[in-house]
Amino acid sequence: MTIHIAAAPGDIAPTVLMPGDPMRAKWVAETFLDNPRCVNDVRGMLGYTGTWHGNPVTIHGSGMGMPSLSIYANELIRDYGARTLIRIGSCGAMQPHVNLRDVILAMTASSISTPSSTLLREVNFAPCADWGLLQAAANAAQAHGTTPHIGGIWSTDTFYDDRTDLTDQLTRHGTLAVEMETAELYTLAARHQARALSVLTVSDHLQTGAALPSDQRATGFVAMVEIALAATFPD
Ligand SMILES: O=P(O)(O)O[C@H]1O[C@H](CO)[C@@H](O)[C@H]1O
Ligand SMILES: O=c1cc[nH]c(=O)[nH]1
Repeated sequence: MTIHIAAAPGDIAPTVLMPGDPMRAKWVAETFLDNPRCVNDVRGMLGYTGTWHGNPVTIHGSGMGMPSLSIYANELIRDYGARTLIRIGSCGAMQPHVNLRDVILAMTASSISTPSSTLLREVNFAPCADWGLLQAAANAAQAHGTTPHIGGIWSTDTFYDDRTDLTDQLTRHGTLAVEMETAELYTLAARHQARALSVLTVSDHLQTGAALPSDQRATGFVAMVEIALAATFPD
């Protein structure tokens, strides 16, 4: 038991899928896992453990933004022994060829800062996905019949962002999409010799203004979850 997670020792699997939204955690656990049981509800941040094709898996919310994700990922890795962390999140498309509901595999994530910046100080650390997981997710997507976009994303601290000049420059440099957690997840995984990957679904488009309703962000991203699970436990 930690400050933010009430699970007993052994209640968290070595593999953890992390959506930002706790209601997405509940939906994923109840839809995809066998015998899911709730192992955390502190502050309404839901965590479930069950099995997928016989493999133990935990689905645990991260909350929104890097400070929130940092709390849960630190406790999951350091106190509960999580070794593989896959973010399953929504994101906003930043390129014209990226469409609503497309799946993105984040190779790397730019940021202005992360909670780890105080540690890394003057270094512009380059957070990157675990190659084995990224390769497995690309293969799983192909087997699924889904063509993912694979490349860099933007982990921002500000959902309501008035610095459109920054978005323009990042778009110009090929950044696929914006979300709010991956740069810190990858940095923490590197620090603790864990494996991490973000598998994202496009929920809205920064250029067209198109957007999915919030219920679909909570319970609509089936392909993303199937690809994340298949990547974690390849045949
Ligand atoms: O849908 P989730 O996983 O929460 O991800 C995205 O949605 C939230 C913003 O609405 C941020 O957490 C962002 O990263
Ligand atoms: O952080 C996010 C997530 C989804 N869509 C956005 O525009 N930003």
